[in-house]
Amino acid sequence: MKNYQMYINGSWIDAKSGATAEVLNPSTEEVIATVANGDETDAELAMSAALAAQKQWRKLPARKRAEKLYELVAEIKANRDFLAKLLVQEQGKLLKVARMEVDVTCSFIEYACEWARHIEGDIVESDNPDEHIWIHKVPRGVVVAITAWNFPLALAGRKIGPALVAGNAIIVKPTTETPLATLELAKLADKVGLPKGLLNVVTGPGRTLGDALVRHPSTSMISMTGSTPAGQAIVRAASDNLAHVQLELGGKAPFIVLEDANIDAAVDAALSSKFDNCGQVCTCNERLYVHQAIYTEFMDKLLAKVKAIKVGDPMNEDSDMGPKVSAKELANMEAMVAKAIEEGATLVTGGKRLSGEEFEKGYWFEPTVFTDVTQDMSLVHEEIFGPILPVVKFAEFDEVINYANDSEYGLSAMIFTNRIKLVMDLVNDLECGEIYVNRGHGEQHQGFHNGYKLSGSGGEDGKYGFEQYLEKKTFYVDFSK
Ligand SMILES: NC(=O)C1=CN([C@@H]2O[C@H](COP(=O)(O)OP(=O)(O)OC[C@H]3O[C@@H](n4cnc5c(N)ncnc54)[C@H](OP(=O)(O)O)[C@@H]3O)[C@@H](O)[C@H]2O)C=CC1
Ligand SMILES: O=C(O)[C@@H](O)[C@@H]1OC[C@H](O)[C@H]1O
Repeated sequence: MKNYQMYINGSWIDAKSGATAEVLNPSTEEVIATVANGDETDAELAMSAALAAQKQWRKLPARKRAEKLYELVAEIKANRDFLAKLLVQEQGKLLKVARMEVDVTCSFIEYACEWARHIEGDIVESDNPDEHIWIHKVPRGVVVAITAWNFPLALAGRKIGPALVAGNAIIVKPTTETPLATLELAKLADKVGLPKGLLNVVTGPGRTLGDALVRHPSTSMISMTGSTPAGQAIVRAASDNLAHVQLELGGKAPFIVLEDANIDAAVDAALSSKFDNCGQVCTCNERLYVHQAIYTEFMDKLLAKVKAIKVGDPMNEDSDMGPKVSAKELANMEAMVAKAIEEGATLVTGGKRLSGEEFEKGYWFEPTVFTDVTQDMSLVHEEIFGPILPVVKFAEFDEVINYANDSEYGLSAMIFTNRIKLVMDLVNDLECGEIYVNRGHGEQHQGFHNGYKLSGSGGEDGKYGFEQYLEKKTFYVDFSK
């Protein structure tokens, strides 16, 4: 079993307290590693290192910064299989999905590097003669990145890339559930000679170590991916120093199938957008709305495919779905099923832990579908973040858009229809930041991953995500004398 230390100022060190935490394999419940369980003392060490490193790093031309990150990408690619297998062990995702995650980590960083020659300010005409107004784009300073467990490596790359290309330093705090691949990323950064202190990876509980980083007076920006309650706690904590906060939080994406939809395409998209990564994707199909006119055909086809999902060892290429990430998450699924039944929904498939010799250990849950679900039920409003799908039948377009907007969340939505006028009406009518039309979920780096309402604040990716790692500085230059 491996014992990981924290990576601070280019060195591997234990938590000052000496405390450690165990990392479990969700497929077997075996302890696969221990990590340092850091606290505010370690946060201070990381912050001192990051502040010092950033002063030098910001002086480098952005292109030079990007060249260093391209070297890191090359190392990640050279270790693709090792990193993918580690992700399977710590998070339980399918090996093929883990390989995709490593690839996406690289493309997140490569996309950020493309901005190195596009950091652009403004020269603005002054009202005064012989005067220029210059608006410069400058790095913020030290970025604290806090990540979730569902795509731990990709979420780290999504923040490390833009933060460093823009000239900041960064302290990454992965979740206690899945810190290993992120720690291995630090090893690769060290190997390519990223300046000491520029990237620091600290491990420990969010409510203590994470909170200390968020509250630190030298923290210029916090970029966090995780649950809404944690995001709200971070905003409160960051308010003392008014650090810039970028939040990617919970989702409750409606998947809407209108009567003119391509049914087979909609079935495949509804299936993959629900059960990808065991339903643990922020943009997952969290509630399925099917028009009454096509309901029977659609549901017959969908249920046949759900029942054919092969749950099994995520290392096996023929498995379709792995386990939930933790015992706590597994218990959440059981509680949601019990509540749905109590509220009157009809369980048509799944609904419980898997049984059998290969499932004696691990956090395995059946792909589950409920029908006869009504808009008032808990499954339609609470984030599931797992392999449970509530299905609501509807009759009118206006009705289903009201249902879709009837949510505290507003991250993403999916809709299948060829009525382009209805689609264009969604620009105004649908309260969410990311809409997929006639396809399943899956954002791209040049888009903008942007949560409305309790799904986040600030958004991430693309031009608007990169810009958040830069501050503006305005000069009024009077050259009349
Ligand atoms: N919008 C998006 O792009 C995504 C959203 N999510 C959301 O994340 C959730 C699942 O991930 P999960 O990891 O359980 O989310 P959590 O909110 O539990 O944790 C996310 C991160 O925040 C840290 N954290 C928790 N509380 C605080 C705090 N008060 N101060 C500082 N840091 C804190 C956690 O640390 P630790 O747990 O180590 O203590 C962890 O590193 C789901 O709700 C999902 O919707 C997930 C992925 C993407
Ligand atoms: O955060 C999520 O769950 C998604 O944004 C996910 O994270 C990395 C992948 O590229 C996205 O699908």
